[in-house]
Amino acid sequence: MTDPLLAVEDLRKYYDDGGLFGDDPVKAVDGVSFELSEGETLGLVGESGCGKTTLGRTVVGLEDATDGRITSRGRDVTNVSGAERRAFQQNAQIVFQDPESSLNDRMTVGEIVREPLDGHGWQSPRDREERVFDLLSRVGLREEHYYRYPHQFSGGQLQRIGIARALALEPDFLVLDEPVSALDVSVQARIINLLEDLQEEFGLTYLFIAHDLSVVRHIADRVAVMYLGNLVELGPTERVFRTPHHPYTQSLLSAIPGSQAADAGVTEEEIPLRGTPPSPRDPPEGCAFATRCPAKIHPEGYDLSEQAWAAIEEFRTVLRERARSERSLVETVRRRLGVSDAPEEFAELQSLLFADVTLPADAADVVDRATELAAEGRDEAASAALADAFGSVCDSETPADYERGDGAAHRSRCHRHDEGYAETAPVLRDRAGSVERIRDA
Ligand SMILES: Nc1ncnc2c1ncn2[C@@H]1O[C@H](COP(=O)(O)OP(=O)(O)OP(=O)(O)O)[C@@H](O)[C@H]1O
Repeated sequence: MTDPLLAVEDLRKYYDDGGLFGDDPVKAVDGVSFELSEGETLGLVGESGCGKTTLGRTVVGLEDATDGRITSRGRDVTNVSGAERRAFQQNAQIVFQDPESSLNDRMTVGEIVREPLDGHGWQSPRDREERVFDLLSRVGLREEHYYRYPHQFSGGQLQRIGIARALALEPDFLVLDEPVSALDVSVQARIINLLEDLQEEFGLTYLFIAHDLSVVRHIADRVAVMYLGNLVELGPTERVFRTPHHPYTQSLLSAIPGSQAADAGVTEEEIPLRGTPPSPRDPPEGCAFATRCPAKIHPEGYDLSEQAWAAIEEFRTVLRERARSERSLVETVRRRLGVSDAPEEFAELQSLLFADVTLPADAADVVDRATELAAEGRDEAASAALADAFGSVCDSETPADYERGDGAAHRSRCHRHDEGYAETAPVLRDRAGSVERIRDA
């Protein structure tokens, strides 16, 4: 078997900016592995801030990796320098989301596209000029555009210029970082078609970053779903869209009207996620998705209703977020639950969350104790009491990468894929509605 065009193993990129909040680095990419075969398109999706851009920049060598390995056709290109770096960067280029700000407005279009050729001393000046004319025509621009300035172009044309520039040095691999998100919908389709034509013509390999799932479904052969610096699911595009396995993917897809994921028996209702992602400076221990997971595994030993579990999880998250952000209780609850009349005391929060919930005595004792501790300002002790009683494998262990379906092509990182637990889809169906009930409380 030939070596893949790109192989990424347990890649990490931490930003250590000696931040205001102590010494914890921002774990923008936190242990990502995947391979890219020649000529394929891998779509990369996930919420804003989950690390997509950082991953893209790191795999083309614009950022140094903190840990892990990147190989290109079997050659180690992690953090290389000098001639090796130049050779790799020539081969791996990036197209940015916002062509308006990524292109230098003081240079003519010809100069912009020629710049990488000049920088690499590509052939003779005359050859470079010819190459630029050729590139402009390949991306659907005309010769006279060579002498114009970026401000004279529309967004779609600017993106064509960005693509021409990225192709100048005849790379094999392009990271396309939300290349159409800043464009009008009508223009998006034309740029996507252009990218597909260029891929076919030059045998290019793409890492296509997008938050628009329908664009990814159209263009990608495989799709990787990213959450808080991790790839939680990766597989052939249609398989992931039709039979998503990870609860995060299931939730993302459930938000698309008419999504076919419902055909796979996931659920027809939208699966809402609680709150916002945790800070990448302080990701949860165990599974990165645990604090928002609608399919989180409950520990054994308590027989509680789904509504009770949802209330307990919400209580834990409020405590955790308040302790870490140093926000007031009122503000934390307001942000999470969107209630205008947020409680000022933990006892009130407890009443709000557990209003319609009956807890058995042993569970109620733990919740009461945690409320008392929190009221005394002992948030960590309160969190620990709740974790001791109600924590599960999701809070304490990082899930393995499980193969799904036939062969290794589709994988997902969730403890529920372990034989001992119920799979995600039926659990999500059973729990549908329990998050909303808390919000409406
Ligand atoms: N140079 C930097 N220094 C410190 N933190 C950074 C830096 N660049 C990115 N980050 C942080 O790393 C995390 C991941 O950011 P990144 O831009 O990679 O996410 P993203 O998924 O591409 O988001 P978006 O869709 O909004 O572009 C964020 O918390 C971001 O604030």
